[in-house]
Amino acid sequence: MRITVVGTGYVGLVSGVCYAKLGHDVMCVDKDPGKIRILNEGGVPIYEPGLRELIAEVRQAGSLSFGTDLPNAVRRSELIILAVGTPPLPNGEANLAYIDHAALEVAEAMNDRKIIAVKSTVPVGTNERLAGLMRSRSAVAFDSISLPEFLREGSAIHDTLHPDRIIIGADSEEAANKMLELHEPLTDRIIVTDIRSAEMIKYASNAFLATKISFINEIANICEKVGADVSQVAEGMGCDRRIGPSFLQAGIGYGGSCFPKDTNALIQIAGHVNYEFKLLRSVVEVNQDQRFSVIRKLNAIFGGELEGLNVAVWGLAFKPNTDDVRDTPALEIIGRLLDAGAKVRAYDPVALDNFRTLLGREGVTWCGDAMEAAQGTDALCLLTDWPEFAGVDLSRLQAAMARPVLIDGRNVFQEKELLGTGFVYYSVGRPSLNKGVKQPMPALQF
Ligand SMILES: NC(=O)c1ccc[n+]([C@@H]2O[C@H](COP(=O)([O-])OP(=O)(O)OC[C@H]3O[C@@H](n4cnc5c(N)ncnc54)[C@H](O)[C@@H]3O)[C@@H](O)[C@H]2O)c1
Ligand SMILES: O=c1ccn([C@@H]2O[C@H](COP(=O)(O)OP(=O)(O)O[C@H]3O[C@H](CO)[C@@H](O)[C@H](O)[C@H]3O)[C@@H](O)[C@H]2O)c(=O)[nH]1
Repeated sequence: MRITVVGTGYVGLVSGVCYAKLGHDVMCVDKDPGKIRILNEGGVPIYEPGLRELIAEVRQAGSLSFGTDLPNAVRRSELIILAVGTPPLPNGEANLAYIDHAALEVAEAMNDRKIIAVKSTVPVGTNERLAGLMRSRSAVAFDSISLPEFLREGSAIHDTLHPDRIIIGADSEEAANKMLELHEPLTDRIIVTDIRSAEMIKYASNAFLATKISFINEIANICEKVGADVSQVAEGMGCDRRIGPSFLQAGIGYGGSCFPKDTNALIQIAGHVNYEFKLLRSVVEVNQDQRFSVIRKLNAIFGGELEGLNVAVWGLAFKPNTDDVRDTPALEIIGRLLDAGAKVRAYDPVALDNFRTLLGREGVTWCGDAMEAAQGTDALCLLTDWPEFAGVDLSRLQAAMARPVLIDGRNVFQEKELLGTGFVYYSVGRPSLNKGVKQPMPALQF
């Protein structure tokens, strides 16, 4: 099939490359010439494990190209996939300006019947509205498909080539059948729905996963007070097949380009039909508060006085295996530390440059490795569960720090590793591991 993918962000790039891998003739277009130049020079504008190699492999076969010429790409394709961003507006609603613009550009370029599939996450009713918009610009017939995307950053290729399910929202049987044929090599779990239900499946899935995370984080907070261990609780809960083990990892809450934006957008979608989504509002509120559990623990240890404290931060990306820093908890946590007068030494294996640009303020020493960041610090906050942190030599770390205070925001370390060390160690929802000071540490001398 000849396919054009509009937008070369995570979704557009990964899905375009994967369709090419399946033997289709794919053109990925982006309005950003800088991204296209990087791709045409053999680079990749995002960090995603395995993506560079897969692009090189499918480009050798000649079935994948990159460009900025959207009209030409549209004219040669039977299927146009819209995968542009739908970032949040200040009020939490999805900003649909990019997808509206892209749809109009596609409409103006259409020369014969096309299938227009929307992979971007869009509020219920958007596909219908876009179709109306396109019809106002073009007399050429087309079929609308809602094709929500469920890949996760960091495992995007695996998720795309081995999806749990494919959802096809369609109002034309012929177009639905073509989409079924396209995705059959990937899975036999393909569900065809009406367009509005497909749009809702995407938001409901993300909102439910976010709910699981906020739920386990609240359980963790209670565990800290009643002396239970949230890791054991999550394991015990997860064995029940009705609950399932995934997304029960307590920590400093969810971040990223999807959960924060999509939970807020769904609250707005509900609000527009006079429905107050109380549960989801609480999920968002719990998540916001959970980020600051790190600061609360530092305050408890240092008697509420963070001014002048040297704090190491390990991990800036919102999750491991990505350089994406959109809505990463590290942003607000480091912001709070700087506001309180602390000095920060930060390290992340791949997200450091993106984070430095995002933060845009002074007061942080950017470090080239984890031990360099820890050097001479009074406390270390682990914010992203990169695998390299779990393998660190704890005695070397203790020797590098001025005071061995470790706040493990992702429960990376195990009890047995900490036993017998001098660390004051606080994790999330595991009070038996929160050993060390009962009283605040003595005030710092400068
Ligand atoms: N990032 C994820 O993990 C993920 C997963 C599932 C779904 N989604 C959804 O998919 C959509 C895309 O997300 P993303 O993270 O890939 O986006 P992104 O912001 O990383 O990339 C979007 C790209 O679209 C390009 N673009 C915008 N308007 C264009 C136009 N008119 N013509 C050509 N290119 C244009 C931009 O230049 C940019 O490169 C969003 O709706 C998001 O919610 C994202
Ligand atoms: O048990 C868990 C699982 C995740 N997280 C956090 O949740 C956030 C999101 O993680 P994850 O879902 O793995 O990453 P994303 O790439 O944001 O993927 C989500 O968002 C995408 C965009 O909509 C969807 O396509 C995916 O299905 C959905 O998992 C991260 O900050 C994680 O640290 C936890 O705190 N505890």
